[in-house]
Amino acid sequence: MAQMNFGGVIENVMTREEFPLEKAREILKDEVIAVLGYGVQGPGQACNLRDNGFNVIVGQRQGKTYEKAVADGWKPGETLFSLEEAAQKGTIVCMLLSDAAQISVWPKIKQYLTPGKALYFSHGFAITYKERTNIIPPADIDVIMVAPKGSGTSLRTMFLEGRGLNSSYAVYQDATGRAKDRTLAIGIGIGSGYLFETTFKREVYSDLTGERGSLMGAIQGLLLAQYEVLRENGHTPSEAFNETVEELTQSLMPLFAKNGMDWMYANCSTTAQRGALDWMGPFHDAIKPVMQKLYESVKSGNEAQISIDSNSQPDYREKLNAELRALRDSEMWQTAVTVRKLRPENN
Ligand SMILES: NC(=O)C1=CN([C@@H]2O[C@H](COP(=O)(O)OP(=O)(O)OC[C@H]3O[C@@H](n4cnc5c(N)ncnc54)[C@H](O)[C@@H]3O)[C@@H](O)[C@H]2O)C=CC1
Ligand SMILES: CC(=O)[C@](C)(O)C(=O)O
Ligand SMILES: [Mg+2]
Ligand SMILES: [Mg+2]
Repeated sequence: MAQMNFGGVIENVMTREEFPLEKAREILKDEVIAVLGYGVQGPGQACNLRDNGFNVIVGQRQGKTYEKAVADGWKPGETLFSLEEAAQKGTIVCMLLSDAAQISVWPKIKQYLTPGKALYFSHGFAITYKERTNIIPPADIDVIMVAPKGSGTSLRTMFLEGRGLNSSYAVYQDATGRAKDRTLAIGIGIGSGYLFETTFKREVYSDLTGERGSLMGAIQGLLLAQYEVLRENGHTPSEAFNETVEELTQSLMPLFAKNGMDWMYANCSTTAQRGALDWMGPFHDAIKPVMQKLYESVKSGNEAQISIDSNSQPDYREKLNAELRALRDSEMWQTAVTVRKLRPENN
């Protein structure tokens, strides 16, 4: 385990150099990894594991995603089964169903979690909020987690590009004495670039905060607020969009992804630097109370309960899709369609 200095704080990190794929294969050579669910994380993790030479099977209910699994080369009766059959065959059972679906299938799945098996999650949700999910694993199995820090879609595309998305990992219950080895081996197997240590609770608190905050919720709120102010002051959609979103994603975000915020600033005009350094404080101060409120809502279990209640409805997918459609149909994101067409690389 490498000790790495993150801005002055020392943390444990497992890298591919320290934990090569061959070691992961050796540790899991007698295991059958059963990936339950073939939504977003399911395909990414299952296909990466298969390409990396592990014994993987998929469990998926009938329907559109089952057909997707078939199209990806999973063979019914050989490597593709019902959820129950896969849970029975697997020695490492991966809960890659939506967090709400995990609750509904748990009563059918838990009987297959016989002594010595491992129950694997990619989110701390089910265990941390166990009073709400009723997912209480038996004491004689390992309960482990590897949580890729990004979409399952990126996990797969970055793997195919020879890169690796980073993941966090945790052991909640070690019944076999092998839990940590199993965790790290599967973490390397799914194509993690490196693995950093966490707990189930810290993972879910940070994950729910991140996706509601800067990664997804706050970013749309921030961008829309600026777009609206520009539009209300007579700027055209193309100008408002370019100055709010396009320049950010195409020019400036890659710069601070590569070398940090100061380097992005340093590559902008001194006029921009002066203004950004003056305005970052007021934005921070305006947003911080909202972030604090969000974290409290995560910590209290309120965010988990909202997600459980809404995503357990039979028509949850249609309802989510309707809200996504409204976002897509908004002026800002319709402007984006035209702007994307105009990118020379798209012509
Ligand atoms: N989407 C992502 O990229 C990420 C997801 N995660 C975590 O990974 C896990 C899986 O998430 P996603 O891939 O987003 O899940 P998802 O929402 O794409 O659903 C996965 C599968 O659940 C099945 N499913 C839904 N309701 C069901 C039901 N009632 N009975 C049986 N099957 C049902 C669907 O057929 C689908 O194949 C979750 O714990 C999530 O928090 C972690 C990191 C990123
Ligand atoms: C992609 C990811 O890690 C998220 C945003 O937390 C999620 O999809 O739940
Ligand atoms: Mg996440
Ligand atoms: Mg998440």
